[in-house]
Amino acid sequence: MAAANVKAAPVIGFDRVSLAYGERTIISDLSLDVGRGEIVCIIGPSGCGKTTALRMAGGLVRPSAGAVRLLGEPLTAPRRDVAIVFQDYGKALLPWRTAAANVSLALEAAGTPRAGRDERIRTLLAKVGLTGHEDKYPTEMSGGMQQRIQIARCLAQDPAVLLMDEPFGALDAMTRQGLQDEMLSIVAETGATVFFVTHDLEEAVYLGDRVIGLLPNPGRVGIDLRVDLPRPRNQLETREMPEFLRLRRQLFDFIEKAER
Ligand SMILES: Nc1ncnc2c1ncn2[C@@H]1O[C@H](COP(=O)(O)OP(=O)(O)OP(=O)(O)O)[C@@H](O)[C@H]1O
Repeated sequence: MAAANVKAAPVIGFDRVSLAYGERTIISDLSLDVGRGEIVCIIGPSGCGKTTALRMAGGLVRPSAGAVRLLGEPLTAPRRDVAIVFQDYGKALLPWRTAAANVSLALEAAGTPRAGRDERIRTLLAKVGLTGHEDKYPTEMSGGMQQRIQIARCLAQDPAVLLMDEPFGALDAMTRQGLQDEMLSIVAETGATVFFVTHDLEEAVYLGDRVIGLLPNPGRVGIDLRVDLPRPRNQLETREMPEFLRLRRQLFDFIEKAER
């Protein structure tokens, strides 16, 4: 189904994209399409350009050559229907604002009338499992809870696209798995298209409809794997499936060669 969607309407399209900083080419001739509702995970060795590609999909960095398109239109600046979740939730949240007030930021920016905000904030915080924590400050909450606030704030934008840059990288294994599952159920509910950068190859297979591996110097597509694992996924059962193990092995082999 995902492959058919890609042909019908790419939500994110990289068309022969290159990016240079000064003399140095960071990304070269990168072409890839992400279809509506797809979860595409991006892996690759450190410095291969994963975050740069994500920033280009967010309209934060312009390519030196080629085009990045969103729903067919060239991306020239950040858009409200594209939300970015960063790894560093500590920096992303305002410490002097409560959880509710941090989520409110996105509603204020969108011009949501004050009257409807409280109800909407409550709904968004409930969606990420933070009911009862509305009035807490980020420093009073665990890393996992702070990351949930950031996700709720992104959802307040009603994004068609979620760009996630190692969002669970700083969390412990149990918290990470919990948030992976919450993210999957939110995405299933909203139908958002997801571009997810991670270092964790198992996370990529667990979450993705596709996993794209970038090669370094300069960054370009080295592998594009379809993940045909049933949904909803399950932390124990999915990770024990022969297909999961086969894909994981293929990605480990890819990274080993890419790093040589
Ligand atoms: N603003 C910039 N100016 C110059 N070089 C940059 C800039 N941003 C990124 N780079 C370089 O581009 C390359 C790709 O960086 P990027 O952060 O996209 O890689 P990455 O694959 O996300 O790395 P990691 O896995 O370590 O997070 C790196 O060599 C980085 O030093």
